[in-house]
Amino acid sequence: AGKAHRLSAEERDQLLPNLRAVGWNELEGRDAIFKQFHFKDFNRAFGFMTRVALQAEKLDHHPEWFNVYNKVHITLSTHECAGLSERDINLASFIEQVATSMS
Ligand SMILES: C[C@H](O)[C@H](O)[C@H]1CNC2=NC(N)=NC(=O)C2=N1
Repeated sequence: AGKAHRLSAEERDQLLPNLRAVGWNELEGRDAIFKQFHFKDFNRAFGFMTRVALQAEKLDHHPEWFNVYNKVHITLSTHECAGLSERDINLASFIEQVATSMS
């Protein structure tokens, strides 16, 4: 994997609408995206987190997240470039696939 770069305005215009459409939003005051997930119970939430964690380790790109019972709040950003990169878009897409398959 090459060095991560912050997405340009053009790349954002191209990549973010799809994620916005499924509930990801840009944070204010920080170049990152955020989404809240709700599952039926803790088992579903933690199963989801387990699958995301294994993929995150494989990609060497990790979420910032917060879990209480059936809720999982996720923030994605790239430390290496101090902002949003393609890695965040890729991880968000994977997270969507897992979430869809769990609900
Ligand atoms: C050393 C290691 O490869 C880096 O710290 C990786 C690990 N996971 C990461 N996760 C995220 N979200 N951003 C990074 O820049 C990042 N860098």
